[in-house]
Amino acid sequence: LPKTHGLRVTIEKHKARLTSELTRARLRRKASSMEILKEQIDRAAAGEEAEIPRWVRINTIKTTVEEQLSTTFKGYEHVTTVDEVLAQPASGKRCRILIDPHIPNLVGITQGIDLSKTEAYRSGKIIFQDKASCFPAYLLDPHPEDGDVVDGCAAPGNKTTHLAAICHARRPDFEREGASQKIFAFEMDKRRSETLTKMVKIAGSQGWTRVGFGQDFCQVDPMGPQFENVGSLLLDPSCSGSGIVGRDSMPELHIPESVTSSTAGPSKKQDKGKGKTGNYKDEKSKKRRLDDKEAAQSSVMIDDEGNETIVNSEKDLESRLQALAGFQLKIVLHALTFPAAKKVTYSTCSIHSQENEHVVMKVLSSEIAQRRGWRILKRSEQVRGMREWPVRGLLESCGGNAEVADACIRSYKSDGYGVMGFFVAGFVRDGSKDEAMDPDGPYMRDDDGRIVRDITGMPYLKTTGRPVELLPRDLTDDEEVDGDTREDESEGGDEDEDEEEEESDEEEDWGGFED
Ligand SMILES: C[S@@+](CC[C@H](N)C(=O)[O-])C[C@H]1O[C@@H](n2cnc3c(N)ncnc32)[C@H](O)[C@@H]1O
Repeated sequence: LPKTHGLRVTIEKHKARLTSELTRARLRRKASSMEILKEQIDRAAAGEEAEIPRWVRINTIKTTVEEQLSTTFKGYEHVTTVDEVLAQPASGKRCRILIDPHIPNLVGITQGIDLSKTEAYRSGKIIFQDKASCFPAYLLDPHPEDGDVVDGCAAPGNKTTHLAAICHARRPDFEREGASQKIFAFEMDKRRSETLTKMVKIAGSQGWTRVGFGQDFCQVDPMGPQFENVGSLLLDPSCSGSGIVGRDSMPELHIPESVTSSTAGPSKKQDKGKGKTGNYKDEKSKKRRLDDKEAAQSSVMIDDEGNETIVNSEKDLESRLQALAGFQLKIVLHALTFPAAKKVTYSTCSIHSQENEHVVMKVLSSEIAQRRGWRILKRSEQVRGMREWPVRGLLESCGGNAEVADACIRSYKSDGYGVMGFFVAGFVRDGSKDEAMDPDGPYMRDDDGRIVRDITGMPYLKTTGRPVELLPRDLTDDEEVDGDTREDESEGGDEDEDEEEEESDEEEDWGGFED
């Protein structure tokens, strides 16, 4: 600030007082130096985020762990525990990196390092994704022989691109023309579909990912010929977002109490007789308690998409959770109807049983699960990293069923494992019950056995109670899917050249997406 600036003049005027207050604050907090005081304040301001490393998934479509360790993370100190990553490196010390023991191709690094300007991030070689958010694709574990994969609720695309990387790593050396494994990624919201499309492209997986742009997964006809090979589905529907880190962390502000206010006090109650200096504090803490109570009674619930809902009471919260659970159940049940499906994962970033174990129990007891032989993917059958993950489902919330509770995978923001609050469970079936499938087929029929149709002739699906929707062109015509993006790129010139140009523009513009 220039010397004559009002703020500077005022600060200079009170410099001695401010300096002595700062020293007192440091001593009160038992910080032996200014450096340590600063660290304490930064940590408190970071809130629960300080308990979580910066998780980075290495996108093996474009790079390898080895390449990233010798470039982007060159010189980082290798550690083996989350606590070691979280410990603040003393000034001048190196940043730390942990190669995750559960999820392949995932690393955790010291918080506060800005990787968003690195070439690796801008070109999609590394993707910021919380460790827990990597559980579903890893648990689904799609192999080429499992057929095509569906991501029913895909934007912004962290799990879609993770699935794409797993499929890419496992693709056979010699593939029959047109027989390669595809990923169908549906996203109902058009704006978020744009983000998804961009992320698929930057991750380099557009060749085998079809984006169902703006498309409601529940309206997709599982009997459609393009889905006959869909063997596994990942469902990560909208949820309360109660496990998201940083949702309720608010930096604490300490405003020094002024001497005059604490002696005179603005409280009318004080004037009415109590009069002692200490009472203002009492009043303040009473008021704070009341404010807290009111805040608890009327809080804003921000879901995983950032939508706000006012929750005035426990009853409000319960009805909101029940509404979400109803929609989540519908999405999973729809996935179970895909004719060739053998594996499904269901996940939320919520910590509420209503959206988690309760949904799992309802899925297991549903008519479709019973009829088609769907069951829980037991812990002993899970991929190693998920089998070994120590935090499991709640027994009580699974009605005392220990096998299901142990099969469910959970995490909590403050459980010491350095991840967000999350839930995932898997469902599998062996297919032997397929013959017992509904002999009347998937469409609703009237009393005379005729298929019920809308005025355009589209049959009503039993699973959704609504007519089948026509698929947008990008899902019905392979050429068109790629064509959609290429069309823009090839406008007015040499296609290849333009494509390359567009690609690099895209990389430059890439701001990236966080989980
Ligand atoms: C939790 S987010 C998904 C996050 C995503 N799996 C990822 O890892 O990046 C849920 C998404 O599902 C979308 N969605 C909700 N209901 C849907 C439906 N019936 N069909 C398709 N998308 C849906 C929402 O718009 C939202 O973008």
